[in-house]
Amino acid sequence: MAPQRKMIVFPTKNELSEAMAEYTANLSAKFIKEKGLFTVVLSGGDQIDWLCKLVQPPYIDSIEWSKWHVFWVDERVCAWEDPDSNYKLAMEGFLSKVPIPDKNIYAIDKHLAADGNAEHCATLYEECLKNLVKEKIIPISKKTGYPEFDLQLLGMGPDGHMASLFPNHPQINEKQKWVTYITDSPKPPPKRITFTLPVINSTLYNLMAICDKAPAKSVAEIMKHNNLSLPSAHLSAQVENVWYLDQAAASEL
Ligand SMILES: O=C1O[C@H](COP(=O)(O)O)[C@@H](O)[C@H](O)[C@H]1O
Repeated sequence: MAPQRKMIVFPTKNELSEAMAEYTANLSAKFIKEKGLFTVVLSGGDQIDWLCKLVQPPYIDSIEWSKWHVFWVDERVCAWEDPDSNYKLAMEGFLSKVPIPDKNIYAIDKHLAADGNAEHCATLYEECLKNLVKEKIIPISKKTGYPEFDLQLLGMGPDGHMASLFPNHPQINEKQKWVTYITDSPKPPPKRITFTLPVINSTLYNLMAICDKAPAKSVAEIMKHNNLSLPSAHLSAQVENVWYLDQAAASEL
């Protein structure tokens, strides 16, 4: 049985941000102690701003950054230098400020992304995950049969999308592939790659963080009516599925 969705509402974005850092740091310590490494999946969007507390004391000095392995749940198919790139966003706002070895940062293929070939980028990212399974960096979940990441940090758009799984798009039903692609995303840019739902839900700890008024209606649709036409309503996890909201995001509950 998947764990129940947990929800915590924070008075301010700053408090949410502090809690996100504490949650991440605690899991980092737990997994590094248990198995010597920590696999973390990032999103794009506003989330990187909320991770700012991790690059400040006490976390900047206490986290064993060299043991981190970093992935993206979705990525826009564009050059790394493009302002739309989730990699660029994370590099500038977070990853460049902490000593994670470059080899442990698993970005979309630079050249294929710049060429705009979404299908090929998705295939290559899935191959990268499969190689890391062989290298025993990522285990395959005994329960789900899909790769099992330790922590995934997710965000939700006002339309209820998570990763690059959008309402009324067939990608949400993909069960064979680990990574798929989209070329007509309703939110620009149109070409993206994304983990598929079974991979997202095979993660041990999923933390969905949502701030501001714009997504409040979708938050209410999910929390009050479990409206499954919204991709984020399908989020689950193997151990914990926790939703952090600020007051504005929770205002329609
Ligand atoms: O396009 C995207 O949007 C979602 C949500 O972003 P937000 O700024 O509304 O929080 C994000 O999680 C995803 O990674 C990104 O590619």
